[in-house]
Amino acid sequence: MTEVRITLRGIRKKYSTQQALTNIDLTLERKGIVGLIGPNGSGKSTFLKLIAGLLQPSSGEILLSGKKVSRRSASHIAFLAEIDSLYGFQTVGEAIRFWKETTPDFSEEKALEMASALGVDLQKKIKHLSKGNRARVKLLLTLSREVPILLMDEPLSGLDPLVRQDILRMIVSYVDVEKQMVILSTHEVSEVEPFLDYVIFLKDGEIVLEEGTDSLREKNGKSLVETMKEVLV
Ligand SMILES: Nc1ncnc2c1ncn2[C@@H]1O[C@H](COP(=O)(O)OP(=O)(O)OP(=O)(O)O)[C@@H](O)[C@H]1O
Repeated sequence: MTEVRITLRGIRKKYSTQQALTNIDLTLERKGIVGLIGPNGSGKSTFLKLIAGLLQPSSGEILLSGKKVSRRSASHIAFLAEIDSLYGFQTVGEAIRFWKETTPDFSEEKALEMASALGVDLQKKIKHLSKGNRARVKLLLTLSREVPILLMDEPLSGLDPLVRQDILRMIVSYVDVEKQMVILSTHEVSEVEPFLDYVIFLKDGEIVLEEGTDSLREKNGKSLVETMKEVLV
């Protein structure tokens, strides 16, 4: 697999009247699990959609390992969206087979292993799953893609503590940090803090701080939660 490098140069994004992102300049290379942290409306979803090529910036450019991002970049990126993208009529097993048939980088073996580790019933129809199990299925389908970049928009949002723990456990166990980079957005840091290698704090559409979590803790002598309170107030 090729090296993973994401470069954002002079990125701005405006939706009709709303400025969502301003002056984003950033290079991410071999950063493992990256937390994109900011309050509601700070621009996290917009940031992820731009990298995924699902939105066009108003100005600036985004490069993935030196190549300009486009809709075709989707073949190198797995995107776990906040909205539910599963087909309710399929069973979990059918959904896994469907992804295998339609997604060239999809590992059926990984998906089945994760389904078993999570205790998800392959025979059950998606529409009959609990919210927590739907979230587990969405996650295992995304994590089964062997792509260099995995983007996750609020993967823990609205889920109970047990499901959130399962999701974090799966991300840590199944992401190959040597080859893959994950950017996950959240507005709650305490739970994800132990798993993050790097953080980007977003406020009002701008990056207010980006740094490795270890060096940040060493420098400040504070937890990420405390740092967040300082930089995002
Ligand atoms: N399609 C759109 N049209 C107009 N404004 C939008 C659109 N999408 C987002 N915005 C606005 O852009 C800003 C950034 O939104 P974005 O969804 O990227 O933030 P976020 O940090 O992901 O928020 P949340 O945590 O609430 O999901 C917000 O002010 C939002 O209202």
